[in-house]
Amino acid sequence: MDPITLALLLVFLAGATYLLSQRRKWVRQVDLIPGPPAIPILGNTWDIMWRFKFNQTRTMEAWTKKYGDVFRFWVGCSVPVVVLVKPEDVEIILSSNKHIEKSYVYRQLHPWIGTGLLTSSGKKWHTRRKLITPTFHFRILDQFIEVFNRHSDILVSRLLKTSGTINIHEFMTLCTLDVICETAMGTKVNAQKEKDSSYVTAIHDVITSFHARTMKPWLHGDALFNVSKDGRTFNKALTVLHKYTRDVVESRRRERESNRRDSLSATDKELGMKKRIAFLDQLLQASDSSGKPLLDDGGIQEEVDTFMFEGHDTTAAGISFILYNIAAHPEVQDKLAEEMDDIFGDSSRPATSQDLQNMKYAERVVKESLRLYPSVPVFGRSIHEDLPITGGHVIPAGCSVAMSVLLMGRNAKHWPNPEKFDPDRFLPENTVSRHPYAYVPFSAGARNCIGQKFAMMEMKSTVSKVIRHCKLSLPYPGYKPEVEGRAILKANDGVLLRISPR
Ligand code: HEM
Repeated sequence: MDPITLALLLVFLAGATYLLSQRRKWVRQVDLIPGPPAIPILGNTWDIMWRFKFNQTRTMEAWTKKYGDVFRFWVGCSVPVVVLVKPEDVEIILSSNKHIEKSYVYRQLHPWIGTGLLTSSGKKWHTRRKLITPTFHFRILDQFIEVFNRHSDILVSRLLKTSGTINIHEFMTLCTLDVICETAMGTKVNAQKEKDSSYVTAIHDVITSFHARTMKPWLHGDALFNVSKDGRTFNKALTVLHKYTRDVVESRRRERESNRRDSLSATDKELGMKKRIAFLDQLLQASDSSGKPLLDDGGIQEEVDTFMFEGHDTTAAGISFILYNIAAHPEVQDKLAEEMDDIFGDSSRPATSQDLQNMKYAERVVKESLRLYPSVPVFGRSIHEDLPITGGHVIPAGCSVAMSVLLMGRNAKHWPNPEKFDPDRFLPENTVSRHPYAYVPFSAGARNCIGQKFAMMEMKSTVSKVIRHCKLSLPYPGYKPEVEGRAILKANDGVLLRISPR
């Protein structure tokens, strides 16, 4: 071997040995955090797939019972995930402006929502957050109450036509889809009336195949996913969704430009019509001091797609579990009906913004349901520098962190008798001594849910409409849906209910 080749080989071997020893050191540091023993190559993916039959919630419950409020597991052999269930640790992450980058799993959303508000980081996220925050001003939200009312009227009439046991989640998905299309894009897809339209089918297919992917670790990489059945369904449906939002954004921009030219269109003037402003209109409206648009059509489309994902599957799950909890607790249902009587009497008038504010008990019911059934059961961050947390643990740089709102909400240390559904946990006097990060279904800090107020209004409005017209009961005594914590909380066999007129 000539001396140059030998020297190169020695440099290579020295480099490889150094990297290997660094990696070993890092793995040892990660493994100082308690957690299930990992096997070569598959890590703990094996446990999730075979022992727990892909049920993330059951897996996390079993591991937190065994290893405590901080534990780690390995996805394959290279991705360590540290799960945090202690409010004090969750506070360290959420209250910091440093740890705002989302973890690797959010990359699976990129083909759909790109790097919009939910998935972006750094300067892009800061700029977008500043730009989009005014979009959720309460005056803007108030104009959506009419939309909530109109679509929940359709929901109630569909519910009253049912007999026997129904899966309420299917009804709620269509209702919240109608709401988000109208509020985010200003379009009507009539999902509740035409559930087989190409757009509604595409939303269903994208969400179903996205959830299927999150549960199958071997599909996390793009190469295998794109050739799999789930991947092909996802990509085909995505083409329909992207074309729809692209067309809406373009046509809305053209409409605005032509309206600007004509100042106010004759028909609007004649009718004296006050048009409702969708989120999309506000994004189109956003411009700098010289009148230059702050977002191009691609940027606007990312944000509209983000609202479409984050703004309807979450509320559909939220309302479904709220209605289940009401059905399971007749005393709660009676109290809610009383509150509605106090507010509306015999009138069938639609709810106003003031009515929603007066629904104090309904608000507690919504909050308590989100404690036990948070729509977003877990959210994640990437950690880029060693991070000390409580109990003397250090999360090494390079780990992903998963904050489990679901496990925190069911932790007896913070919620005595945690299985009990008790809306009065949220009476002001009962919340004062609770750790502020023990209840964060909408996350907290810089990256909290921008749609929180919208979601609370929609959930209260829809639940109150259902309670004013329907009586809810369980399919059989003691029924409890088995939850599965995917990106959005689901029940394995749906959320089953029976409906009768009130
Ligand atoms: C029950 C309903 C909802 C729940 C429980 C919920 C929960 C959450 C949570 C936990 C996050 C943080 C996720 C993370 O850190 O990865 C989040 C972020 C977000 N949510 Fe919601 N959400 C709901 C409804 C909505 C609605 C209706 C919209 C829009 C209309 C919305 C828009 C967003 C956006 C854009 C973000 C990203 C914010 C950012 O990173 O700056 N959400 N949501």
